Amino acid sequence: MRDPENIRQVAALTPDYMGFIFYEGSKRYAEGHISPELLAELPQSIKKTGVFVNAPFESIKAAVEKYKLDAVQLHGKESPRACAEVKGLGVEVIKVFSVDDRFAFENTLLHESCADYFLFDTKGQEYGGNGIPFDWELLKGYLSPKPYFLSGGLNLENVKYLDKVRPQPYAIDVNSGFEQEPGLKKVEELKLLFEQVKS
Ligand SMILES: O=C(O)c1ccccc1N[C@@H]1O[C@H](COP(=O)(O)O)[C@@H](O)[C@H]1O
Repeated sequence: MRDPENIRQVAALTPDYMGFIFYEGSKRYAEGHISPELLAELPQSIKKTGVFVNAPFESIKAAVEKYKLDAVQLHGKESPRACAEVKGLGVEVIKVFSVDDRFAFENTLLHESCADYFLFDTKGQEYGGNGIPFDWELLKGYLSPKPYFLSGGLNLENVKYLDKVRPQPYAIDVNSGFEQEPGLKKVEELKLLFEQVKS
């Protein structure tokens, strides 16, 4: 997210997490649009999450300190060592894996100790925000007890089938499927989503 008024509207729905993209290659790049003051006025219960792609540790550290981020989503090919370094900042770490038919869930094993959560997104042309779901049947191959976030092209239509997913995700991460333009969420659709998920 990056539009101040849109951020306030979505924050009023009290999501558990809210994401801010710190990857310059993204259409949703938040730096220069958000401010520490804006994030500080949001409810404390919302975990402010910075999304990074293969970023140097120093720039992640600087963003965590500047914006008082609660969580960091590592959305690139970050090594277990880089992931552990970020964990040392005292934030929640969400390590992302891009899934396609050839993905081996054993690939997550080396990140077990540095990540609080894994996030499974669809492998696509871009690092993230591709707007395409992967075949959720593949998740049956995920055998770790570590809770995971499900992502990739989630929208009001396909979230109806989430209850069939095994193992069940700990959380879902919605992005382009609820946007009117990159970085601007459809608040009314998010309201419907929250009602659906809670029921
Ligand atoms: O959204 C982006 O532009 C982006 C860029 C680089 C890394 C991650 C990005 N977003 C993340 O992508 C997934 C899936 O998004 P979508 O639902 O398919 O649009 C999600 O985790 C976003 O946080």
